[in-house]
Formats: sequence, structure tokens, C-alpha cells
Amino acid sequence: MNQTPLLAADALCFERQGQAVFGPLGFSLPAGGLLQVSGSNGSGKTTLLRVLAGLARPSSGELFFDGQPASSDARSRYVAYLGHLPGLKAELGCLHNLQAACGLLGRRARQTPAAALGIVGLAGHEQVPAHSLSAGQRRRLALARLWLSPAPVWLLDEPYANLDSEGMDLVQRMLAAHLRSNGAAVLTCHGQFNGTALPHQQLDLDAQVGA
Ligand SMILES: Nc1ncnc2c1ncn2[C@@H]1O[C@H](COP(=O)(O)OP(=O)(O)OP(=O)(O)O)[C@@H](O)[C@H]1O
Repeated sequence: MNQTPLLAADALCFERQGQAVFGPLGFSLPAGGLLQVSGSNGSGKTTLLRVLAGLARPSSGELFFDGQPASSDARSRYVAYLGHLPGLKAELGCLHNLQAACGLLGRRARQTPAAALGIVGLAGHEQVPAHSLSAGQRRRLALARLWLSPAPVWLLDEPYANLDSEGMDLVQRMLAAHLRSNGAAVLTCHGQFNGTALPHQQLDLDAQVGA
């Protein structure tokens, strides 16, 4: 069995204008592992995910994907990022959005864009342009794109935002299925009350204040 963590961070720090936003942080996520990052508004959760996704550069420290130092090539193979903005093409229909993403990023084995729309409750919306969807429906479309990604490491910034209780349950089920299929995930939340019920490691950025 492969014991190498899918994602590992060692002494990871991020500073802005000489002020620490977070760090030094260390964690190690094996296949099937889930890390929940909590903290109050402005504690650095989104910044941490952006650093993990390669959208921001750490001030110091190291990151590894499957034992390899982080690089843009490693990230393109390992990371699927669900940020605050759904990152959809507004003029394209739902199905077309997913087809375009699969064309660009590849596709999870045995999954199709049409089936993914059904999984997230958007069957019947195939031709509806993304700009006509509600915030929760856009979130669902972004979840379908995430589900289709072949990348094993999911980075989820407040994945329950804008979703009704059925949508929150959907995230939980997708996450559980992803972890069962040897994926790993990092998700952010503001506190235990809006976090995941799945078994997880916990990283509380508020607990770092003054550390
Ligand atoms: N683009 C930016 N330029 C300058 N400062 C920023 C920028 N983005 C975030 N910050 C600052 O960095 C700190 C961390 O922000 P971040 O968005 O990571 O927090 P968060 O924990 O995700 O917050 P929230 O719970 O409100 O989403 C905050 O003090 C914020 O003001």
C-alpha cells in the first residue's frame, strides 16, 4: 500500500507586507484523508487554499504532491479547486460548460457531463446558460465540474455556501465518495457548526494567533 501522502505541507508560511497571514503550518493528508480548515473571517483560510492551489506563492515552507515538490505540472495533475467564484463560462449552457472543462482538464473514469448534471440535481438544465442560474444552482454546476475532474486532491473553499440542506447533503455524499475512491480533500469553514460530519483532521487558524 502506498503510504506517501497525497498532499503534505512543511513549515508553510504566508506573509503580506511583512505581516504573517498564517504559518508555519504543517500537515499530511493520505489518500482518503480530509483536512478541515476553520477560523474566523480574515483568518487566512482562502489564502491558504490559494497557496495550495498555486494561485498565491508561500513566503516560505514546502508543499508536496504525492511526495513530489509542488510545481505547476504537479498541480495540474493533482488539484481541483472550488473557490468562492464558480469559475463558469456565463454564456455557455450547463452541459457545454462541463464538456469544455472535461476537454481542458480531463475526466474522472466512468463519469460523463450529462450524468454529473443529474447527480447535482441539474438534469433538464443542459442548455440553460450559466448566467441564468441561481447562486445555488451555479454552485451545483461548479460541484458537477469538480466531480468530473480526475484530480485526486480537492480544495474546497466553503463548499456549503449558497446551498440548501439537500445541496449540503450532496456535498457530503460527493466528498465521501471521493475519499472512498482514494482522493483527499481540504475544506474551509467558519466553525464546527458549518463543517463536515465526515471523519477529518482539523486545522484551526484562529488557534495560531500569537503562536
Ligand atoms: N487580495 C488581497 N490583498 C490584500 N489583502 C488581502 C487580500 N486577500 C485577503 N487579504 C487579507 O488577508 C487576510 C486573510 O484573508 P482570507 O480571505 O484568506 O481570510 P478567510 O479566513 O478566508 O476569510 P473569510 O472567512 O472572510 O472568507 C485578511 O486580513 C484579508 O483582509
